[in-house]
Amino acid sequence: MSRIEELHDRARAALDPVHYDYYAGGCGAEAALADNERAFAELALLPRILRGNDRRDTGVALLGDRASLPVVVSPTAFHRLAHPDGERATARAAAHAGTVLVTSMAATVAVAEVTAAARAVRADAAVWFQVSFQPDDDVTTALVRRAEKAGCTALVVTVDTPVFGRRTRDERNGFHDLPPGLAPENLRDLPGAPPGGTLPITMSPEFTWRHLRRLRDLTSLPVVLKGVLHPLDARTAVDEGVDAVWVSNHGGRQLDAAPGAVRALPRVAAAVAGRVPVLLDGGVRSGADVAAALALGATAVGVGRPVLWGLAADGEAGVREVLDVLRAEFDHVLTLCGGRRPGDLTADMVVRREWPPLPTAGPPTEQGGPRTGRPR
Ligand SMILES: Cc1cc2nc3c(=O)[nH]c(=O)nc-3n(C[C@H](O)[C@H](O)[C@H](O)COP(=O)(O)O)c2cc1C
Ligand SMILES: CCCCC(=O)C(=O)O
Repeated sequence: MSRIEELHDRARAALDPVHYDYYAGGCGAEAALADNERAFAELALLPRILRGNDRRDTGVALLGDRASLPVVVSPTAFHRLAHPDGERATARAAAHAGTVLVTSMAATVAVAEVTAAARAVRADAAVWFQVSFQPDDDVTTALVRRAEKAGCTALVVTVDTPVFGRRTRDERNGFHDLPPGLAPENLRDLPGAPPGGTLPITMSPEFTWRHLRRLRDLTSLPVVLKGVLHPLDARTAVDEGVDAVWVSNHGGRQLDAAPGAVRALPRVAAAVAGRVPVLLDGGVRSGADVAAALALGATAVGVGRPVLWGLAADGEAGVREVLDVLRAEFDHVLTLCGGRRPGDLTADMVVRREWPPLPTAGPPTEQGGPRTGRPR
């Protein structure tokens, strides 16, 4: 059992089962959820040899920031369900690891407190803000201004939620509301919110590229579009001036018919053609998964649930452990693959586990199957 699986077990034991299900679950029959990990398990790496790669650097440039490893913390809601320190603990852990935390619009700690927690650890800690368009433009604008004021260095706009996916476990458990004392703190004091209360998060299918353009014009922060699977959307996004494209099926929580995210990566990477960085999340659980995604065209990957498991199991220390494990595993795989830096991992180094097809060209002969090239 990997260390991340151990933390998952400890988190399962520590969490209220309803909250565990909210974190762990997907939509529908959880086919997309399962396919995220399966798609990675189907990949294998062809290492390169004799490359003199004793000196390595796992760091990557991400928009204006630098991450010490090509793994960022994906935006996930409601960290205080996992640990009383909630997003503050996650922020400190990401800052210690020297990587980017994407804090959710649905965080249970306000973005200004999240950035303050991160910067108390490291002055240049990078925190990005995840936002979903809200029907009232003034609400979206207020959220963007809040993120700017808090010192976030990029906006991650999530676009795979025109409606919420049907979360089978949450429906069965009747999980609809945060327990008393917890609230989505970024949604306080917004236009239309009750005094002292929070605005509900609205998902709507009404949004178009026009809303993205409006957001682009509203801010000078880099804009990352999260939840892209179709290569034509990736190309449009780049044409519309986004600063990065984030391949994701939302951790298998939206469209159950969606493929495992890494299956969509090669075509998106081809459509983007290096014009902007590509990120990917969904099912990344090991350093080998990180390496495969990078080889297939991602600049960095995100992890969602593993961070929640670390947080629920052991607070800040648990999240640090998850990121440390991924760093160590990634560096180990990079070494074995002959790489010095993440960019040395290239698409020719990734094959399917069932590759190559067995040599069946031509009919069998009395000497056996087709020639293998083995000296006789
Ligand atoms: C409990 C939970 C909450 C999430 N909340 C958000 C969110 O608020 N905003 C968002 O863009 N994505 C959200 N996501 C999706 C994650 O950003 C990410 O795409 C996904 O978790 C990646 O898959 P992984 O969990 O297999 O790493 C959430 C995912 C989970 C599991
Ligand atoms: C209202 C919170 C949004 C969280 C989310 O995106 C998810 O649970 O997948």
